[in-house]
Amino acid sequence: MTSDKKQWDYSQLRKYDLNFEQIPRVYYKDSKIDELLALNRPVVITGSNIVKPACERWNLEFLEDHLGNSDHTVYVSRNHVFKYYDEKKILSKSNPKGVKFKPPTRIVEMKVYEFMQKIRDWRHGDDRIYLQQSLNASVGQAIAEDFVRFDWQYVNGKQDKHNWGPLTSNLLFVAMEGNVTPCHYDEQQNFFAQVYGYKRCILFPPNQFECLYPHPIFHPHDRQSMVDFEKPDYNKFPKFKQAKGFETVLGPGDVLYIPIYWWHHVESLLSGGPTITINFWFKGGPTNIEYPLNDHQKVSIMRNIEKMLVEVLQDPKEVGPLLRTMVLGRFT
Ligand SMILES: CC1(C)c2ccccc2-c2ccc(C[C@@H](CC(=O)O)C(=O)C(=O)O)cc21
Ligand SMILES: [Zn+2]
Repeated sequence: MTSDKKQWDYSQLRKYDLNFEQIPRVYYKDSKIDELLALNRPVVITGSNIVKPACERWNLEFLEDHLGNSDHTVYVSRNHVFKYYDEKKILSKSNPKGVKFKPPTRIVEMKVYEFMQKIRDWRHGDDRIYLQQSLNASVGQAIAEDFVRFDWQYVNGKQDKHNWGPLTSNLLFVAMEGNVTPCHYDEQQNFFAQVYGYKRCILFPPNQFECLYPHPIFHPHDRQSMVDFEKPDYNKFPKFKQAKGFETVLGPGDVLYIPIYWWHHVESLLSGGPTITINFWFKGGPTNIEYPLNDHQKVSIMRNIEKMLVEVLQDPKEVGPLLRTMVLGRFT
């Protein structure tokens, strides 16, 4: 029985100008889990064996010894924010002038011992790093053995019961304390399994789209919120004040279900040490259109309209004016 004494305190959470409801924590055998998964509602699944073999022995030293000797993708940032960007969109045809985009992070391929050394030697003001590695054939034997002993029966059971699509990847993430992955949504179902250290996750439902102001689709930061949570520009993003979110702090063994299209902001706790997470991304299931449309289907429809308009107008700067002409004063 793990001590229910909290292993962290509020001073380790970054402060934002928003209040959040708690995401429910439910024991993995409880049927409430399936009720929430069926509704595409987030839930923290507790007490499961989903990644238990990893929780029992993975830490930075173990990964250094067993992650294998291939190069690993490491993101480097001048600050604590790791904002994802799609480099294919930097100079894509739908962005002909290649509007000058300054990538906020850069990618460095490095060996695991280099990564670990940089974490050990890190001093305030140094660049921060974030390792992302697919759990595939390149990992060492010990990690492969642990991986096959994950509770796949439980995971596959949920995938089948809730008609999720195929598992597309299991990614391993090693972050430094204080690293932040800013608010974005993915187009996949996600079992976000915390293995080591503590991560705070803030989630918003897809219907908060107008409070979170996503970048235009052709922008490299497609699917990411334009709002800087630490310094929101309320003139540009007035509705951000009304955003209604949910939060939780995950510890080793906790698995957070992040429903497809749900916004999420993730931070490794301040002075909480490095964190290790494994995610399980599944394609969304068959979206049989049933009415009334659910919120993520509306996001998907808006994305398709935006893509079509960029395609047909060619110049992305034409999209805004055409949409304003079409709706302002007409659709009240
Ligand atoms: C920040 C980083 C390393 C990154 C840099 C550049 C391109 C992509 C990504 C990327 C994608 C996913 C994650 C894991 C997680 C967030 C978290 O745990 O920090 C998350 O969002 C999810 O599981 O959906 C983290 C990253
Ligand atoms: Zn994500």
